[in-house]
Amino acid sequence: MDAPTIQPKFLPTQNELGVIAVGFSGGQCKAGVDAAPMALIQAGLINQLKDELEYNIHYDGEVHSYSELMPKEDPDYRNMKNPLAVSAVTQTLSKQVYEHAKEGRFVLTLGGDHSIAIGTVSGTAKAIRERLGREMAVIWVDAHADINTPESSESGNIHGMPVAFLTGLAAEKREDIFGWLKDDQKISVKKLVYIGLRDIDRGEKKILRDNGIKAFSMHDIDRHGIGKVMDMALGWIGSDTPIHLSFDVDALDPMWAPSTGTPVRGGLTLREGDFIAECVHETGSLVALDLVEVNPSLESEGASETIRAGCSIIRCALGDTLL
Ligand SMILES: NC(=[NH2+])NCCC[C@H](N)C(=O)O
Ligand SMILES: [Mn+2]
Ligand SMILES: [Mn+2]
Repeated sequence: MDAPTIQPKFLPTQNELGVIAVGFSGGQCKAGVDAAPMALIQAGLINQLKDELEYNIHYDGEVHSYSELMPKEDPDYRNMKNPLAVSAVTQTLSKQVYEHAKEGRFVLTLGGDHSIAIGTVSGTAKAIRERLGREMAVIWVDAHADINTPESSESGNIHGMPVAFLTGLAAEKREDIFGWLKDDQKISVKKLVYIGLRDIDRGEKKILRDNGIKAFSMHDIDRHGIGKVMDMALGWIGSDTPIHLSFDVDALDPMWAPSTGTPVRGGLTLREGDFIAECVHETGSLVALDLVEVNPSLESEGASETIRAGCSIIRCALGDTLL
């Protein structure tokens, strides 16, 4: 296989890749999502990226569980569950991502539940601002919008809230509960695009509408086809903007990715998921990728399929091609 042929627009080199494995599940209530990074790595992911896609990998060889950061007690706060733990983990992760991104590396983060995006997106956003003086865009591929505020959330699970904190729609003064998130780590609602939505809470619908947030639901994909939807999504972002892709595996239909905490029927096919990743790669604007919410302990028969689907999406986003 040849090395990737797309020239990255916003990275100084073509193939330097920082990898961070985040074994964290505190943004939701089901155990097991913390085992995903190891499962993805054991499926051969890192070797594929190194040998087949010829990336120069910067990986500390660890699955971070951040046990040293876990508070003794972590009572609910403003309806959020595990607020201190999620805040501390994402603050540390934000620095880890920033350290890679400021060197001009592409950053791949293996989750973990989707609350970790508070760390990944904030880390890239800050590094891109400093390095390029630009605001970056986020493409959020998910069955869910994850844009609840603590008050609008019905579950209190922070994995349903990361986008609200990252855009400043939710904020908290307490430094130990996301108060550490500063403006240079946030993104604009104008630079956010969703793909694959199909299970949005009532409060979230209002937030999306009131803020004019660009979203392509499964309905839009049915109507226009995934090709046209990708043209529209990337057209909205424009060709001169660095992109962070945050991919929740539950965007895929449970037929392809059953082992996830909040599966929703009527989702993307495996090929549609890969196609999204391929199209984002082709822009040359991708600077970071998260792959989250694989939970190998749910649906034991479906675990290996879900892991394979996750690996496939990552390879496609990093330049694997069919021919
Ligand atoms: N990252 C996810 N899988 N999020 C699911 C969120 C579900 C629901 N909207 C909530 O707020 O709890
Ligand atoms: Mn989801
Ligand atoms: Mn999500």
